[in-house]
Parts: sequence; structure tokens; C-alpha cells
Amino acid sequence: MMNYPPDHASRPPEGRGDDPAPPAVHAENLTVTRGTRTVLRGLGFTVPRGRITGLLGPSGCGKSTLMRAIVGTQAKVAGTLDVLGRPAGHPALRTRIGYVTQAPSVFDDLTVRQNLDYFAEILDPGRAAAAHRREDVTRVIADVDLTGHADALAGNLSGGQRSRVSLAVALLGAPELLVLDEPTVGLDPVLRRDLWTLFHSIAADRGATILVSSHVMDEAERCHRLLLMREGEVLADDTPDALRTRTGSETVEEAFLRLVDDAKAKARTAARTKETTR
Ligand SMILES: Nc1ncnc2c1ncn2[C@@H]1O[C@H](COP(=O)(O)OP(=O)(O)OP(=O)(O)O)[C@@H](O)[C@H]1O
Repeated sequence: MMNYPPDHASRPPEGRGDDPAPPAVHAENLTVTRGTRTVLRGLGFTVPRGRITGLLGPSGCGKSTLMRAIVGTQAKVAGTLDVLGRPAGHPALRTRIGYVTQAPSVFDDLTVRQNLDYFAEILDPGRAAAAHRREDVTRVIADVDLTGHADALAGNLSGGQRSRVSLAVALLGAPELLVLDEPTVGLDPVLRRDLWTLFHSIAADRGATILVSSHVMDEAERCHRLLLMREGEVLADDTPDALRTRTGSETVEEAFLRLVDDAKAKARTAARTKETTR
């Protein structure tokens, strides 16, 4: 497995003098309902800046819903949810956040460069910004290592290359926070490794914060910090090392399973206590 910097390496851009930058995300008692279901229940956590935070948990536990709430596209959000010091969904956040959904959002009948030109025009419209847009597009194509494919139709690219076009769109305008919903799902091990290397260089070189979801536990080891979720709740908010140590586990997967068992045991005890005090 590749070794990535420990949590104390490449300091995040916070804590400058007396005016520390607010965290990338801060949630208190965050609750989201979808239809008649409460999908996220009283979540409290902080995502620090300049780090890669992994959002991990089984399918259906609420990862995408939480990401949608953070980027401001989720309805029925209650409680506190601040993003880069503003309430989630604030118009000023639009250009400061890059969001990649699970399905790559690219036009198959346009080339890689044309896709990026299109999204760059939306983000930064007008003739005066044309030179800046051109530079930005060339930069993000290089960032995702697609310079050699810039003039290829997106529809003719492989799944991994299309995911990278989507990531390039999210990198336009150099956002401070990148929210990536299961970007490595369905990719082969080599592509997955290359994408993680790219995430680390984006965080290290630009000081960008990355919040990335996955339901593959081995990807947890590649993150600086983890938010482990289960059934709409946060089970743990810690570094991979601290999680393993705290639970006496060899791997994050084992730590997660122990935390799940502990949570189930606690719930059973609480239910029994309720029963006997009736
Ligand atoms: N439109 C909807 N109406 C009602 N419930 C929904 C809706 N969309 C999702 N849900 C429910 O919300 C819960 C969380 O879904 P979400 O997509 O956030 O999970 P997830 O952890 O991202 O799953 P996956 O890893 O499979 O993408 C699920 O139990 C799902 O059934």
C-alpha cells in the first residue's frame, strides 16, 4: 500500500495568527429528511481545511445526502451546517466549492477541451475573461493528466478518463473545497491508485480540502481523516491511526466493524433499560 503523509504533515492553511480560517465544514445537530424518512440524524462533526477527509460507510447510510447538504443542493436540512464559514447553500460558496456527483457529468459529443470550455464559460462568463478561461482549462486538463486526450470526444474515453473529465470540471476556478461522491467506484486498482495520488497532490500543492466518499474500506487508509457513517449517524470522526489504536484493530475496516458492534450493543442495552422502566 502507498504511504501518505500523516495527519501532522503539510499543515492546513488554518490557524493564521489570531484570525484562524473557519473549518471547511462544521455541523451540529444536522438532520435531513427525504420524503417521510429521517436520513441523517443529529450529526455533529468538523472537516478541517487542507486535508483529505474520507466519508465512509455502507451503501444507503447517507453519504450522498450529506454531500448534497454540504454543497447546498439538498432540501429539508435542519440544524447547523457551515461551509467555509458560511451557511451551506450560500450563493457566495458557489465558486468556492467543486462537486463531482457519482455519475460523470460530461457531454459525450464534445471533446474534453470543449466540455471544459463550456463549464468554464458558465463559471466565468464574458469576453474579458476569455484568456483566463483558456489558461484555467489547460491547467485542469493537465491536473487530471488528460493533456494527450484534450481533443478526443468524451464519448470515446474509458470510464476512468471520463471520471477525470468530471473531476477537471470540478477543479475549474481552483475551488477551496472539493466534494467527490464515490469517484473511484467501478475503476480498476491502477486507476484508483492514480486518482488517489492526484487527490493528494491537489491537497498538498493547493491546500485544497477534499471530502471524498467511498464504501470501500481500504480507501480509508489513504485519507488524513475519516468520518465513519452508519444508518444516518456518524460513528467516528478521527484519523485512521487513532481509530485503529482506539479500537485495538489492525485495519480501519476492523475498527469500523467493532464500532458498529459497540453501537448495536449500546442500542440493545438502551432498549432493555427502556423496557424494564416501563
Ligand atoms: N429521493 C429519496 N426519497 C426518500 N429517500 C431517499 C431518497 N433518496 C435516497 N433516499 C434514502 O436515503 C438514504 C441515504 O441515501 P444516500 O444516497 O445518501 O446513501 P449513500 O450512503 O450515498 O448510498 P450509496 O453508497 O449507495 O450511494 C437511503 O436509505 C435511501 O434509501
